[in-house]
Amino acid sequence: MQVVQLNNVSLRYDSNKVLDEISVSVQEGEYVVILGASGCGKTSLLRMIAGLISPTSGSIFLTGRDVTRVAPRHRDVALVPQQAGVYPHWPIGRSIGMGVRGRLSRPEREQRIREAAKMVELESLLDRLPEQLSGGQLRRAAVAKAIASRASVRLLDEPLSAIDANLRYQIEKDLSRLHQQSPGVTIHVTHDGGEAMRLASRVAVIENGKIAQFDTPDQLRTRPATPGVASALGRSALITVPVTRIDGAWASKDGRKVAGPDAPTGSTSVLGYYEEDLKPLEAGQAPESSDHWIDHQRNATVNHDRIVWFLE
Ligand SMILES: Nc1ncnc2c1ncn2[C@@H]1O[C@H](COP(=O)(O)OP(=O)(O)OP(=O)(O)O)[C@@H](O)[C@H]1O
Repeated sequence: MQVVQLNNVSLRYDSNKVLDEISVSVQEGEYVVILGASGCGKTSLLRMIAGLISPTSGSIFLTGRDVTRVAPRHRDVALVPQQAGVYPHWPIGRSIGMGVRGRLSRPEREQRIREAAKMVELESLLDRLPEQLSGGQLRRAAVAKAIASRASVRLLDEPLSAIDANLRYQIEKDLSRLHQQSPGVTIHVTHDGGEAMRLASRVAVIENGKIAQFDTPDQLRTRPATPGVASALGRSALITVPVTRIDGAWASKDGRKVAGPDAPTGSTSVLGYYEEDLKPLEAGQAPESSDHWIDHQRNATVNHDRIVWFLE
């Protein structure tokens, strides 16, 4: 079942076009990560799904219902915002309770809060004020609020930023587990490629206002659609070389030839490789070879099987 569907959604802030005709469909059970550089429109996309802002054009469907003009409280969504997500002057148990929807008796409501808090291991801290919690615990409380809502669309805006590495891995595991235990979908925004690849069933990479690729982590790793996608995955720096197809090989501007995928003569393409795959050029090593490409600028070589081809 399609839980979230965006049809040709565009967003402008005055004359600034941030998102351009985005179409995405998220199926029941999927953990989708939206990956992109700072300022590319990730938060705006989540806020449109939550109903906090309206698209300039296009439509949004949640579980088959057109909600483009429906108020946030009438959508089956829970948003964990980038900042806070809990109220500064309330014990966190009360904030988590604000996520609970529907008419429940007081004991039922408290039970829902306790269950959500237990899932993120905050059960014993429900009476504490936010200022009495660590950054990681605060994030967990905000996630508990989304869990307590039982919304079928959970929207997490950079839930792991500003958390130290050890705790990040722990919370990543928690997020995966919580997702598996809850029906619906999770949509998680980040600019950290590693985080995206570890958590997602599919990753949507935003580039220049469009979805450059929406694919499984495995497909992204082995067949990134553009150099921008390959860079966003966050391995070491991606080095690119424009090439043209001539006489059954690819030639760089300085006339060096390299074997690669077949294409008609005259086609242009880009080959790319990660800095981490470079090996120092050894003295006396053959200048050109069918199994490696030489990067003269860096005095290093890269094996052909490490080269990623971006065919146009
Ligand atoms: N209310 C607003 N009015 C005008 N411009 C805005 C508004 N909100 C966001 N923008 C602009 O829209 C663009 C996208 O912002 P958004 O917060 O969606 O990006 P992001 O990908 O989530 O960024 P980050 O990773 O830095 O949080 C940015 O250029 C931002 O400056």
